[in-house]
Amino acid sequence: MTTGPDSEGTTESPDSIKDLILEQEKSASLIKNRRLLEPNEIVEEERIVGRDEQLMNITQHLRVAISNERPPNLFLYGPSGTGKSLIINAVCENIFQLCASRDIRFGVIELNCQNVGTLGSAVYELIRKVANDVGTTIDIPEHGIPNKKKWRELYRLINEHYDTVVFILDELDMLAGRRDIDEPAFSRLLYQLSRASSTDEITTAQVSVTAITNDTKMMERVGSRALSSFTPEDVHFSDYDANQLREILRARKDAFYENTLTSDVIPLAAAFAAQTHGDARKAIDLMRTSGSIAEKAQADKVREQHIREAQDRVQKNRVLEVTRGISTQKKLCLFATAAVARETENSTAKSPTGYQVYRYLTETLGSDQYHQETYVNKMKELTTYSLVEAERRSQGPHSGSYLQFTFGENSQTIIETLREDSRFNDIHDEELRAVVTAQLAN
Ligand SMILES: Nc1ncnc2c1ncn2[C@@H]1O[C@H](COP(=O)(O)OP(=O)(O)OP(=O)(O)O)[C@@H](O)[C@H]1O
Repeated sequence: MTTGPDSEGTTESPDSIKDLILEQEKSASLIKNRRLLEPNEIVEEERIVGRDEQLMNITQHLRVAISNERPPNLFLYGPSGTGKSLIINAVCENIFQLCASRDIRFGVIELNCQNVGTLGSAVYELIRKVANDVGTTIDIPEHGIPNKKKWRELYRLINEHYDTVVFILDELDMLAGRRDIDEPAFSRLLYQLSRASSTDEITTAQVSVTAITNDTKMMERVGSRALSSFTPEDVHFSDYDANQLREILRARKDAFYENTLTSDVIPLAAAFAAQTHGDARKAIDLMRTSGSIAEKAQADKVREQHIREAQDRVQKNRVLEVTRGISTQKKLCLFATAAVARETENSTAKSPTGYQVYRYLTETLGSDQYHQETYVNKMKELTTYSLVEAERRSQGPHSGSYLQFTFGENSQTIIETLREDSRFNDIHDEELRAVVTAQLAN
């Protein structure tokens, strides 16, 4: 950037970075309260919509803490962005305030297990969070000591500082731990914590554990001893429909200045988000992105076109995030399957057709070519990113079965994103479409 006026003395382009910042501030006239559009914001009660049943259920279970009794363990499950963290945190915050008014020392310790590698690290993280919450120091080192000592330190801290403590273990299924140990680390963590909760020989403080996951089958992988001490109350969070998402967005309308949203903006964002998994985070994300797009374009209002642009950008980002880290073979499988889904009415692809297109791609690009079974396995692995879902279908009594892949994101967007990898340059779209159409006609 050049500083100082240009030779003509015009003021068209900003003279300095400071000017640029001030100019941008002036054009940022649409979003008033960015906090309300943050993806993980714990919003005020009045803005929580459509989760009455879960709210009622969780309060019912946890409220005994205000009478200084131990609350039961909870298991909250359901897809991403359906309010699990929001609701448990909102309830705990209120219980915390009521306990404080009754001189009950109530603690809430939340751990997201996504980036925690082993059981030892998870326990140490919990110690760190407790120490931070109560404002004390930790007496043991992080590394080079057995887990037993870490547990002892955790129990010491909670016994000293709490009457009741709720451990919220978010994305618990992600804590897999070391591969050479049969029982997954999350199961061992659950065992230890819930054992502490069920016997006062270990802890004098009352311990309650809330496990949160998107994986409905997580409990099947919990070992038998953990299962018998954890015994949680289940609370299910289902997808939001477009109406609920609309209400959630309306309750945050004041994130924008008055009269800066055209009437079609919220319904469209809600409809887009409902199309995939009914994810409130996604709906909110769309509002924030469209607001930024409109501000950048110096528009006086956020309009339908901005939401559409935001949807495109959000989708691309999400696909990019997933596809950036996957192997070339997986990219080929995904590309082939998306190319089939793009040509079908319901955006689905059958595994035998996908495999034929995969063969065409590998032949054209001179890449290694695997058997259909490997193609199917790679596609199944891709379902964990929730870009695509797989369902086994039967072709009739004598013809065996196949997998049907359904895309959560637009298949054209997936292809465009994969094409950013220059290895796909030799695939010509017209020829690809012709190959797919021929396969579909078979
Ligand atoms: N019922 C609701 N009312 C208002 N806002 C909501 C509601 N449900 C979710 N949100 C908002 O959506 C975002 C995601 O919610 P939350 O983090 O609770 O989802 P989650 O189910 O825990 O998702 P994940 O499994 O991905 O962690 C947050 O910004 C939250 O404020």
